Amino acid sequence: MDKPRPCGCKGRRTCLICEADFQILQDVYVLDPNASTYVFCPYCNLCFPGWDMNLYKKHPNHEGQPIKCPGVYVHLEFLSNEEHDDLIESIDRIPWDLSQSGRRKQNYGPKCNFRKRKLRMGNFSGFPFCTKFIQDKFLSVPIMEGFQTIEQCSLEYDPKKGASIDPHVDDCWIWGERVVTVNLLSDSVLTLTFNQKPDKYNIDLVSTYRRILDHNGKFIINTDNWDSFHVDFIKPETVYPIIRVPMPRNSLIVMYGNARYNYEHRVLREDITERRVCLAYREFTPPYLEGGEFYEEGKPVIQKAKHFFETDCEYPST
Ligand SMILES: O=C(O)CCC(=O)C(=O)O
Ligand SMILES: [Fe+2]
Repeated sequence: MDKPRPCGCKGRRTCLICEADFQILQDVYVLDPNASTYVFCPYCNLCFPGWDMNLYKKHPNHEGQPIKCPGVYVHLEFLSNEEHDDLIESIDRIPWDLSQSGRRKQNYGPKCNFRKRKLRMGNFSGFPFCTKFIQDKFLSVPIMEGFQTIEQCSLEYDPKKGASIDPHVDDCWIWGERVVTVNLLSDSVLTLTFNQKPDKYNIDLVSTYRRILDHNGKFIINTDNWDSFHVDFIKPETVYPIIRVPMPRNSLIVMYGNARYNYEHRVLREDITERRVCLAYREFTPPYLEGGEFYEEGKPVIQKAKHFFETDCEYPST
């Protein structure tokens, strides 16, 4: 195993600190220069040609021919400014752990070995009470129906460290169809590029699951009408468009279906211009939920995940 550098980065992941201290270059995942780029508009759920996330603010006066990108949901102003400010203050009273690529994190969830597909409780004991109201607010968002948070992770992106996150698909063995973030402090962008590696991320398991949402984000967990939508429509000669998903402060983003499984997502260094914090939420895949093959393993985690604990750090950690 690679040893982390003092900044927290390991292997090919870097930040501005280790790039300067160890004279290494950022290993940039180059975006295909032949791919056209589109910006998702949360008002019309269509993507219009362009790069700048603020293009969505032109709504309804968009320019150019739009395309669809099923599987993206952006709920603007999910939090009020007051909720936002209280939340940030409480989160910053909890110590942050170093992470990679210039990020820091506060992680709450079971220990998962994605390679061995092994789940352990570890020291998971629920979530900080100051974040409970967010999970309560999920209940009023139709696309979040039945969502039981199993992992919650606060992520901090600091522009002084050149923070970013490399292209990836969130693991598909344990993390369910909806990948959710709540965005704080500053606007940013999620950049989606077509996933050319269908053998990674445990994506092979996806076609064995019941779908949770249909292509329009409608909750359908109680039927087993899974229509396969991935892998077989990857054509090597095709240049798939790059989709830029705006993540304004206070918004809730849900990725599912096509965007969740057919695309990798990343946050580019250039898209972090001010301190940004997001809260990432994950649910279990169907086999770990009630009625699933591994429910006996999932059940104690689901029970722990219903608990919220008081955090009593007196001093802000930043
Ligand atoms: O910062 C974000 O919005 C994305 C985070 C992410 O992709 C992840 O934690 O898996
Ligand atoms: Fe992710």
